[in-house]
Formats: sequence, structure tokens, C-alpha cells
Amino acid sequence: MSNNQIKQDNVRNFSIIAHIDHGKSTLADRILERTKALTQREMKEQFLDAMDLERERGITIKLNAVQLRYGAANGEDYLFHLIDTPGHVDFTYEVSRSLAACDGVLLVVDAAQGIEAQTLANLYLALDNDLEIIPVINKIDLPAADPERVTKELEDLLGVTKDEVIHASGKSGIGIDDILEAIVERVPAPEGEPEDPLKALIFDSLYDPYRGVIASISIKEGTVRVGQRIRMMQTEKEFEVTEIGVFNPKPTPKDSLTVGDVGYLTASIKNVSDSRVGDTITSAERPASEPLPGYKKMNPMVFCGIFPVDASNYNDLREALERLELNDSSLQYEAETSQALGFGFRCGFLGLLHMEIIQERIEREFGIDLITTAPSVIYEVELTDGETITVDNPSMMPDTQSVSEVREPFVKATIMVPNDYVGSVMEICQAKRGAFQDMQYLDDNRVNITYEIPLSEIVYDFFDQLKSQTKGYASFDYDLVGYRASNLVKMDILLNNDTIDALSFIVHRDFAYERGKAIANKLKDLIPRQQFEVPVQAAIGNKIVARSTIKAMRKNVLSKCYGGDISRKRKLLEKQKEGKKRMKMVGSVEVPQEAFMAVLEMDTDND
Ligand SMILES: Nc1nc2c(ncn2[C@@H]2O[C@H](COP(=O)(O)OP(=O)(O)OP(=O)(O)O)[C@@H](O)[C@H]2O)c(=O)[nH]1
Repeated sequence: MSNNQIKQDNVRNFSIIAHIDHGKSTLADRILERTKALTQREMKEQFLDAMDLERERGITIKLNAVQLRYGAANGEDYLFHLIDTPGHVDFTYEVSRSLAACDGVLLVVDAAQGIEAQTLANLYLALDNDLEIIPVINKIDLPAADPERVTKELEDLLGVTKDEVIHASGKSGIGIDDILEAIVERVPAPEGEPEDPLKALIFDSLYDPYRGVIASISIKEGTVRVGQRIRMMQTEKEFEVTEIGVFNPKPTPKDSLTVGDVGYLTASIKNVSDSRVGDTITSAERPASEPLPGYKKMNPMVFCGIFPVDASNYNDLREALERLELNDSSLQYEAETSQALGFGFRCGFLGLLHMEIIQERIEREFGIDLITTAPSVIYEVELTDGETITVDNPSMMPDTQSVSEVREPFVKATIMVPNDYVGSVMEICQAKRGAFQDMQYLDDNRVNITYEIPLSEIVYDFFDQLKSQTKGYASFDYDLVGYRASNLVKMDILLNNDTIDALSFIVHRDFAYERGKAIANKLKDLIPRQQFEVPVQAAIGNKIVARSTIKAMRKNVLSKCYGGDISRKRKLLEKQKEGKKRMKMVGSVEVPQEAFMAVLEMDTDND
């Protein structure tokens, strides 16, 4: 059958979870290598991170599942499915879905860094899914490695003994055999009956222009065959299976997939929303009575406006978003018109990284230059007439007179730092309107601090500040906890006496004056001099709270280059041209892209 005679008892489905940069992809590569999934020559540097953008940023965005064969020390052959998980907080939901496709995980911890915030977040997801956990200390080759300390941390955290913790190095190959044997011995084989009605979990889905949706599936019950009629239990749509197969790691078609198999399925599905991640595929003729647990739609938390620099690219931008949405059901968008920026789209994202990735893909893959506005969260606004509306665009915030209460989303932020930085972390959290919750000592040197903080503050420069104030030692994770009332007001920005809707933002009243001043100063620096003097004003309602002035231009930029340094001149001209692309005429003033993001960086330079 599809397993090439390997019995279900010898199937092992597992995943690797780790804090970002603790070496998950490198370890996955070593495992592929050891099980001869790829010859060295075929092996790209990091096979599982397939998308260009991922490789460049060195992070894993999309899931992947690879089938491997392993000849164990006990003389038997085993079939492994290694399911990759994304490592960033924005993608927690995808991690949780891919874990639902497994029976065990390797919990990888960097030998020098120890347990970090996302190690814990991922561990909790694994525990939620009742998975067998194999602790692995990675990078033991590093001079700064302290495997004893990290072993102790893992013992305390997991209640395991020292002997159960594997020491490894993805770089030098130490411990890889121990890991493979531990998978055989400790991860349970999938349960489920091949003859029962089909239940296949969709844990990822991808749109291919030729074949339609390619769903990544894990078969929990029953068997699926080519030509079979299937039904999506959530959407109740039916399709006929055109191809099924496994990745080993190249896509390899099979006639059927059965319990324990992890692979892909196509069925001429034209719309990704018809095969939602987390949904259960069953047979149309003999449907299962209940879907697999845990279907949850992920809602975007961060919104921003996306506008083409060149208005004639509006339709291209819409097409680009349509195409991206096919592969990414968590991306949302709707048309938006800004007085300042013209026609564009209001887009919703899971988090900041998700937002950056989409913006970069639009620019790179579709060649459209964008102006994006500062990210905003969704506010709940109770009006004086009793109605409640949601606002994801600051410029749409109603006038203060008609508002009785504004509520904003709060998150529980978990921050892990060495002792020395506790003071700095608390200072940042306090400045970000955080409410202290708890502080726990993990060992002699490390502390786990929890705060409740408004999401909007996290969206601004929280993480950057955290990193710079703790020399990169802090690790951070967050979870939405709900909406709370806050004293918030809308700040408008006026350029040359015109209100620029795309520059409006929401701010806590206590910080309004300070932020208004900071942004007026920042914009003065960011917006190039024009032919005339431009006043920059920050206002709440009709009240101007801060003001600065962009002086009129006197000289041509080139006059700065004395002498005949041609190459320098050319560079300057090119730089100017480059800058031009990112400029937008807003009324009578030319405004660069950076100005729309200024609100994010205000706190970092208060000069
Ligand atoms: N010294 C040493 N460095 C390692 C080892 N494993 C990985 N690294 C390095 O650590 C960095 C991160 O490794 P990755 O494998 O990309 O980490 P990751 O956890 O997959 O990262 P994300 O995909 O972003 O979650 C890279 O620079 C690797 O070269 C190891 O065993 N020893």
C-alpha cells in the first residue's frame, strides 16, 4: 500500500518545536540527511524553508510535511512524517494545527540560551494536543553552551529525568542518532482504523494556479483514494480527489493514503476558503459522524492601509491581494479610500511580521510600489446612542462628542529575561501602559515576567525597545486576553493646514501631548523641504497640541557636493530617484513612505 509495507505500528508522526533561532531547521536538515531523504547535492541549504523570502529572513512561514524512512537499531524499518512548524508568534495558530497532525514533538532548546518564551508557548500547544515530548538540547558545540543548566531547566519544566534529555548539535551532527532512536521508542504509533469512515485533518493549504488547492493532510481514520468523492465537514463542499501523495521530500503521487499517512491532496478545489486549515475531510458516500476537534478561524489583529504609489497600479494591487489571499486565508482586505492617498485597501493581518511579509511579497512578486500606513488594532467604540461599532482605521474614529466609551484589545505578554534586566523590562512595560501580573524565577539568573498590555502598544515599538534595552536577551510571547475600556483619543495630523487622514492615530489621553510633540518633530525631519514653508500640526479635535515647521527649500541637493566628484554626485541623484518612488503628493506636499510609519518610532528618539 501507500506505506510500502511498513505497518501502522512502525509509523511515527512528529514535529520539531523551538524558540526562534534555536536551530529547528538545521536539525530538520540533519534528520533528512541521516534518513537519506536527499542526496547532499540535491540538498539546498535549508530544504524545509522553501520560499525565497523565508530563506532570506531565515524564518519558517509555511508548514511542510516530509515522509522519511528510517532503519532503526532494532532492525525494523520505520516510516517517519516530519511536520514542520512556523516559529514566530504571529503563526501560533498554524503551529497548533500542525501539531494536531502529530503524535510527538522534539522540543529543541538552545544550549546557551536555555528555555525562552516561545519554547514555553510551543510546549503548551504540544501539551494541549497530548503529544509525547522529547527534550533536545541543541548547539552543545557552542563554547557558551551550558547543557547542565538547561537540563536542569527541562527537568523542572517537564518532570523528566536527566537521561531523557538528548544532547545534540545540528551543526556538527552530534546526537542525531539518539534523536531518531528516541522517536522510534518514545513517540506512539498513530491509532485509528483504516476501514473506518475517513477523517483527514487539513493542516495547511496552498493554491496552485494549475491544480487548484493543494491541501496538506494527516489521515486520522480510514483511507482516501484517487477518484473518491470527499466532503469538507466544515464547509460541506464536495469534491472528487484528483491526486494524493506524499512529500519525500519531492511530491510523490500515491493511489491511496491511510491511517498515519501525512501527505497532500488535490481535488480541483478552486478556492482556498473551501478547504480551510483545521477542517476535516471525510468521504461523501460514507461520512464520519463527527469532525476532528479544534476547528477555529483565526482573526486578524493588526490592520493597515495599503496604497499604490502610482494610482494606475490600483487594479494590479487588487489582483495581487486576490492571489495572496488564495494561499493565506488569514489575510483580509477591503477597498479603502483616503483623501490623502487615494484608492487602496485596508488589510488585516495576524501580526506585524505577517504584515511585513505580505507587503514585501506584493512589492517583490508583483512589482508594485506601496505606501503603507501605520498599523492599528481594532477598537470597540460605544456611541452615545447605545450602538457599538468596531473601528480598525483611526481616521474612522467618530468625534469625541458621540463616543461614550472606547475599548481596546489587551494581551498577556510573557517576557523572559536574565535578572539584570528585570528593571528595564518593567520600565518599558509600565511606559506602555502595562499592568503587572506576575514574576517567577526560573533559576538563579532568569525571570519570567507577565504583564497585561494594550495590543496597540505592542504593535508600536515594544519589541524593538525590549530587544535594545536587554541587549537582545529578552524573549517575548503574547496572547490576546480581551477588550478593556481605555481613555483614548484620535490625534489628527495637519500638513500645510490640511488634515491628512492617513496620518491619524489613536493615542491614550495621558500620552497625547507628548506623542503629538514627538510626531510633529519627527515629521519635520522626515518630510523633505518643499518650495514653501510647511507647518506640521498635531491636533485633538479642534485643539492643536503640537506644531513644527518644515522650512522652505533653498538650495539644490547637488550644491552640497563640492568639487567634481562625479560618482558621488551620481549616487546622490540615484538615491534621490529611489526616494522619489516612495514619495506621494499629499495635497501640495510631497510626503515619503517613512512619514506614514513615523508614529511607530516616535518613542525611540525623544530629542
Ligand atoms: N553552533 C551551532 N549553531 C547552530 C546549530 N544549529 C543551528 N545553528 C545556527 O543557529 C542559527 C539558527 O538556526 P536555524 O536552524 O535556522 O533555526 P530555526 O530554529 O529553524 O529558526 P526559525 O526557522 O527562524 O525558527 C543559524 O545561524 C544556524 O547556523 C548548532 O548545533 N550549533
